[in-house]
Amino acid sequence: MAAVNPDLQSERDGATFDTNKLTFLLDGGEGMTERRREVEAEALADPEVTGGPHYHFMSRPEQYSDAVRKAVHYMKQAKTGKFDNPADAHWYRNTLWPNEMAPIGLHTTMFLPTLENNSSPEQKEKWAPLAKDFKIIGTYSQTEMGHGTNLKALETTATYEPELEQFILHSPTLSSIKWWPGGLGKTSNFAVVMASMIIKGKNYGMHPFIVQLRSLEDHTVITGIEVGDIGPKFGFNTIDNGYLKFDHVRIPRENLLMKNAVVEPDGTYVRIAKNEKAAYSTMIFVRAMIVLEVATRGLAQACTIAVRYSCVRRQSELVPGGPEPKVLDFQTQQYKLLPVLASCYAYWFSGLFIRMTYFQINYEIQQGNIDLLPELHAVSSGLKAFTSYGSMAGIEQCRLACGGHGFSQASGLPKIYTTMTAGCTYEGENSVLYLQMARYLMKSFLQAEKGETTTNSVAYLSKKNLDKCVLGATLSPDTIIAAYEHRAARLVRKAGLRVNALEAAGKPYHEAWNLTSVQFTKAAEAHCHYFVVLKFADTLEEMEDEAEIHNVLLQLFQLYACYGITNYAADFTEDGFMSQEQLDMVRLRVLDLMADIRPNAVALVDSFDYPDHILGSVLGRYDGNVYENLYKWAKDSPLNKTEVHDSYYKYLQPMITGKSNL
Ligand SMILES: CC/C=C\C/C=C\C/C=C\C/C=C\C/C=C\C/C=C/C(=O)SCCNC(=O)CCNC(=O)[C@H](O)C(C)(C)COP(=O)(O)OP(=O)(O)OC[C@H]1O[C@@H](n2cnc3c(N)ncnc32)[C@H](O)[C@@H]1OP(=O)(O)O
Ligand SMILES: Cc1cc2nc3c(=O)[nH]c(=O)nc-3n(C[C@H](O)[C@H](O)[C@H](O)COP(=O)(O)OP(=O)(O)OC[C@H]3O[C@@H](n4cnc5c(N)ncnc54)[C@H](O)[C@@H]3O)c2cc1C
Repeated sequence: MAAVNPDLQSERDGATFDTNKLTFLLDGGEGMTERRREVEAEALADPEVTGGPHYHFMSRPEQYSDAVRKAVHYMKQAKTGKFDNPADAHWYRNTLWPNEMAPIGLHTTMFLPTLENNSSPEQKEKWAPLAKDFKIIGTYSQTEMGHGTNLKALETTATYEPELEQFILHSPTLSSIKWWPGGLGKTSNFAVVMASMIIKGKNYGMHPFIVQLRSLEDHTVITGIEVGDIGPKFGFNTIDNGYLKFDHVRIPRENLLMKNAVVEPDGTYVRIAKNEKAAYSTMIFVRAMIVLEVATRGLAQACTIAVRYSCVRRQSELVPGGPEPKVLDFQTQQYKLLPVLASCYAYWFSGLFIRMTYFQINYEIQQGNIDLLPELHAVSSGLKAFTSYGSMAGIEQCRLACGGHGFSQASGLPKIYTTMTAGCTYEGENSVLYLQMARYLMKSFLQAEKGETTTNSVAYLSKKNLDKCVLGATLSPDTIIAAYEHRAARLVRKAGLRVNALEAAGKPYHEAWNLTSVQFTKAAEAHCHYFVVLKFADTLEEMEDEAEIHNVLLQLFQLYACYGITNYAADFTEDGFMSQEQLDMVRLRVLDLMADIRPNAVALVDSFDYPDHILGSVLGRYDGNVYENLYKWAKDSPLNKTEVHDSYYKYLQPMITGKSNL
C-alpha cells in the first residue's frame, strides 16, 4: 500500500478517540464490525467483484451488462448458502455494486419480502424457496405511467373469472402501463404485480399477484405481455427500470398472494387482514430501511470524501504570507462540511432506531397485533422523507466543497448524488410522505386538544411544553430536546387550528386540509427534526462509558441541534420562545463547536469505515494520494486511447485542412 499523505496522517495522529471503537458503535457492536469486515475483505479479494471494466468509462448498455455479470456472481455465491445471514448478503452486495442499483436489487429488497409477508403459508412454501434460490428472478411492479402516488387510482385490472378460476390481467389504457419497476425491463422473469382486483364487477382495490413474465427456458416474453427498459435516467443506470403491458393475460386464482385477502373459487372475497392497507406492507419495510441504508450511507460516503479531501487540498492563505493551509482550516469550509457531518451521525442513529423498530413492530403485526401500525407508517414515512432530503442536500454540499474536482466523476460524488437523490422520489415521493405523517399529527393534535394522552413519537403533543426556552451556554440535551419539542408542537398546533378554523368558516375538510398542507409539511418536517434530535440524545444517554467518544458525539449532537436552530431561527423565536440573545448565543456556539470538532474531522469520517472500493473516489482515498491518481484517472479516459481522436478525421480535418484521411 502507498504511503499515506502526511497531511492526512497528521489528522489521524491528532484524533482524540479510537476510530475503531466508534465504528463498533455505528455497526451495532464489535462482532458486527468484524463480520462486516470479513465479508467485505472476501469480496474485495475477488477479481469478479473488483475487476471488470471501469464503471465511468462504460456506455449504459455496458454498465447494465456488467451489472448482470456481477448479479450472476452474487447469485452463485448466495446459492452456496454463505449469506444465510441477511446482513452478510447486504454487505457483499454493497461491495459488489458500490452506489449502484443491482439489476436484481428489487428481487432482494421487495419481491422476496412481498412473497414472504403477503403469501399464505402454502404460497410461501411454494414461492419463497424458488426466489431465495434464484430459480425465479422477480421485481415489484406497482407504479404505472399515470399513477405512482395515488394507489387507489391504479388502472391495471385483475378480473376474476370463476368458471376457469383465473384472473385476467389487463392494461386498459396507455397510462395503465407499469412504469419504473427496477429490474423489470430485461432481467426479471417474474413480478409481483399490484393490480386492482375486480370480482363480479366490484373493484376491491390494489392486491398483489405473482406473475410470470418470461420463459424460464430462453427468457422470451410470455404471450400477452409486452415488457422493456424505460431508457437512460438521471442515475440508476446499471438497473433496467422497466415498463410492462398486459393484454388479457390469464393467471391461476392461486397467484393472488392470499395472506391478507382470499378469493374463493366461486369468487367470494374474504378479507383476513385487520388493516385495509396490509397490502402496502413492503413499502413500509423499504422506507424504514432507506433511512440508514440509502440516505445515511450515501451521506456518510460523501462526507468521507469531502472531509479527507479538505485536509489534503491546500489553497490560499490563512496567515498573510504564510503557507497554504488545508482548506478545512477555513471557517467557511468547516461551516459547509461539519454540520453536514453532524447530520450524518444524527441520521445514522435514527436509522438504527427505525430499523430495529420496524422489525419489532412487524413481528407484532405478523402475530395479528396492528396497534402500532399507524405509528410505524407515520414514523417510517416521515424519516424517509426527512433523511433522504437532508442527505441529498448534504451530498451536494460536499460536492461543492470539493471545488472543481468535485464536479469530476473522479470524485465519486456525482454518482453518490444521483443514486441517493432517487430516494427522495421512489418508495413514496417526499411531500406525499410528509403529508402521511401530517395526517397522523393532525389526529394526535385532535386527541391532545381533547385532553387525551398521546404516546410514542407524538407523546410531546399532550405534554405541557415550556413557554420559554431555557437553553443556556451548557447546551444540555434536555433543554435542546425541549426547544425542538416546543417548535414541533407549536407548528403542529398552528396547522391543526387552521384546519379547524377553515372548517368552522365553512370549508369542507378536504379543502381546509389542502389549504393547510404547506404548513403541515413544515410541521411534519419539524416533528422529524425533533425526533432525530431525540434519538441522537437517546444514543448519548445509552452509551456505555467511552468518555472520548461520548465527548465527540456530544459535540456533534450539539452542533446538529444548534445548526438546526440557526437554520430555522424563525420557528424558534417568532412566538417569543427563544430570545434574540439565546439565538445569538446558539449562532456563536455553532462556530465554537466547529472549532472543537475540527481536529477529529478525519477520524469521524474514518469511523464510517468505507473501503476505497466502495467510495469509488480519487479525492476521498484513504491514503490521500489525490493528485497522482487524478492524473492516472485522466490518462485512463477512453478519449485518450489514441493521440488523435476519430472525430478529428470525421469533422475537424475536413474543416481545417479541406481534406479528409477517412
Ligand atoms: C441489513 C439490511 C438488509 C437489507 C436492506 C434492505 C433494503 C435496502 C434498502 C433500500 C432499498 C433501496 C433501493 C430500492 C430502490 C428503488 C425501489 C423503489 C421501489 C418503489 O418505488 S415501489 C413503489 C412505491 N410507491 C409508493 O410508495 C406509493 C406512494 N403512495 C402511497 O403509499 C399511498 O397511495 C398513499 C400516498 C399513502 C395514500 O394511500 P391511499 O390513498 O390508499 O390512502 P389514504 O390517503 O386514503 O389513507 C388511508 C389510511 O391508510 C393509511 N396508510 C397509508 N399507507 C399506509 C401504509 N403503508 N401502511 C399503513 N397505513 C397506511 C393512511 O395513513 C390513512 O390512515 P388514516 O385514515 O389517516 O388513519
Ligand atoms: C429510481 C426510481 C426507481 C423506482 N422503482 C420502482 C419500483 O421498483 N417499483 C415501482 O412500482 N415503482 C418504482 N418507482 C416509482 C416511484 O415509486 C414513484 O415514482 C413515486 O412513488 C412517485 O410517484 P409519481 O411518480 O406518481 O409522482 P407524482 O405523484 O406524479 O408526483 C409529482 C408531484 O406531485 C405531487 N403530488 C402527488 N400527489 C400529491 C398529493 N396527494 N398531495 C400533494 N402533492 C402531491 C408530488 O409531491 C410531486 O411533487 C421508482 C421511481 C424511481 C424514480
